[in-house]
Amino acid sequence: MGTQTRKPENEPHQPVEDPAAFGTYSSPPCFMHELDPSFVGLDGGSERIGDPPLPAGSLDWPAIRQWRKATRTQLIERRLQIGSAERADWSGRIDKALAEALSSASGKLVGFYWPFRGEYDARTLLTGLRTRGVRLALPVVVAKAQPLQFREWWPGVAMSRGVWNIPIPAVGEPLLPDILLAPLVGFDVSGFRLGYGGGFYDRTIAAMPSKPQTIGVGFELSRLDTIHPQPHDMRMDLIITERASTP
Ligand SMILES: Nc1nc2c(c(=O)[nH]1)N(C=O)[C@@H](CNc1ccc(C(=O)N[C@@H](CCC(=O)O)C(=O)O)cc1)CN2
Ligand SMILES: Nc1ncnc2c1ncn2[C@@H]1O[C@H](COP(=O)(O)OP(=O)(O)OP(=O)(O)O)[C@@H](O)[C@H]1O
Repeated sequence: MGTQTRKPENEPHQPVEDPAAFGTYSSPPCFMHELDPSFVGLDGGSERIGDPPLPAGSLDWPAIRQWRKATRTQLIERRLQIGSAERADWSGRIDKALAEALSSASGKLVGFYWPFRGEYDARTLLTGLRTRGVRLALPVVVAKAQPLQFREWWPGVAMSRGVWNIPIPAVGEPLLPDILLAPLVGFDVSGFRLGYGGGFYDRTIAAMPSKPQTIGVGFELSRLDTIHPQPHDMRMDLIITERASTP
């Protein structure tokens, strides 16, 4: 398939652009405002993510949960350190692979996300696909430990702020996406993903009356040997990174 192989955001951390006006920008937003200054200028370290290692013989859920927490922190830090040139290059490659994956999505509702903490930004690509009849929806956290709801989004729709200050459509009936893009904090070769640990995507997919096509999107630096999958973890149908699209 070509290039395919397979702490809460508080008030001071406002996204740079006016969410309602998205679509009028010619380049992706800068993430510098989200960087903790201590991350800037640190070495790009090539040590393998996945430290601290899971102690052998401690594969019970409490140990795995602790490992996930530490691993998420490392992976998010690493993602925030991506330089702008690399980010642009990698994002372009992901755009291409994602466009291919969505080539038959006309008439479908695609659940995406308003990027934060250095997540891959699918907004430009997806906004462009609207001309081909692709409809878009954004997730809304209605309550902790509950599935996400999705509300339709288009450029100019009235927005408000949800948890972590993430922009959400201000109003809209709950919709069920046919295709669900899930941001990757981490992922493994089997298609399992790590998110922020809220269980929102796992619960959302589990609760949907018919399973959507699930596409995990993110950067290679999020790759792990295994996330130590648990019964509640939902496997992605497809994982897209700048290097690979699996399966
Ligand atoms: N861009 C983007 N939007 C998204 C998500 C995402 O992963 N990326 N989400 C994907 O889910 C939802 C937001 N996820 C959230 C996950 C956790 C918490 C939260 O309050 N976490 C608590 C700790 C929770 C715990 O550990 O029990 C906190 O940070 O204080 C908020 C939102 C919806 N929007
Ligand atoms: N369908 C479900 N029903 C009940 N609890 C669930 C369900 N899915 C996940 N959980 C719980 O939510 C928590 C999610 O932890 P996990 O490490 O899998 O989060 P995550 O995959 O990083 O989060 P997210 O799905 O938001 O990206 C776990 O405690 C898990 O037991």
